[in-house]
Amino acid sequence: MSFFLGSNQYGKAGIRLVSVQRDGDRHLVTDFTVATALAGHLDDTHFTGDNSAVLPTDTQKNTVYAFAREFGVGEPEAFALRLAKHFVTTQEAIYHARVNIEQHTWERLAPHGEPAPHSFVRAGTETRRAEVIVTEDDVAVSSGLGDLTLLNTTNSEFHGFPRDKYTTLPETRERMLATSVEAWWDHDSADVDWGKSYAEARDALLTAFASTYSLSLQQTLFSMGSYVLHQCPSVDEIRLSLPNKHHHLVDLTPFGLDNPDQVYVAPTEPYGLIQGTVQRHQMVPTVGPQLW
Ligand SMILES: O=c1[nH]c(=O)c2[nH]c(=O)[nH]c2[nH]1
Repeated sequence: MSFFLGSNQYGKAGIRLVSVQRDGDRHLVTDFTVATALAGHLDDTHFTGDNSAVLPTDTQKNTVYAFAREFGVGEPEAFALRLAKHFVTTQEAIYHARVNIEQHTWERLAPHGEPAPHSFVRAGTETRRAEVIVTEDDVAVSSGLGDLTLLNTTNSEFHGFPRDKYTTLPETRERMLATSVEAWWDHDSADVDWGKSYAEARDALLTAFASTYSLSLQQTLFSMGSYVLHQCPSVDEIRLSLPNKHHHLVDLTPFGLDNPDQVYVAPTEPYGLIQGTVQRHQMVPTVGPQLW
């Protein structure tokens, strides 16, 4: 019996790259977790162990560190583009390179109100993300973020849903709405001011979340995605994954107390998971990272 090799890729994941730009006394920190994944004419290594086309994952990792020194890191999209192009153009067997970067944010400390030249605090769990796919004749760039945790303490309702014999959820005209945003958006060009575009997209997500009077998290999702497309002309499609981080009012009547939307329990599980795509044009095929 013989079997067939399906799609495959290989690379190094979890490449931790911390780069310090020393501008005199004032330092800048860039903190990336990089993953590379190459695909191409790689049948032989799978069938016979002939590694003549297999650029070692160790070399891929070394290239990340060497490029950080030779060219600087800069914006994650630009660094990923440089790496992915390098692998496709220098390795004859490789015709598809994917580089994924997750950026961890360090904020400058400001003791006594004065920005510290070389002291930083890790800014929570939110991360900026970028993924680039380079083939012999195409380039695709996606940007994203994860663990952006948001909360509206009002302006959220949920009612009008179907009820069956298993439904216990009361209709509500007043609830908290909290989520932790994971999003990927695809650009229609690789010639973009990445820092500006990222700041605009993130700001659009925050603005839409804060200013949407929500009748469902689904409605909030569409509003957030639409506002990113409205504000960011280079973005063609955005995919959002929004866990509904429930906040339930605690019943304080056993203690003779009322609870006028003041005291909540916030269970972490189970949680609703609302996911959706917002597109500038219907049915644009996506090549970028998927959330589900
Ligand atoms: O915004 C919501 N969407 C739902 O689909 C849903 N389902 C649920 O139980 N609560 C909520 N809230």
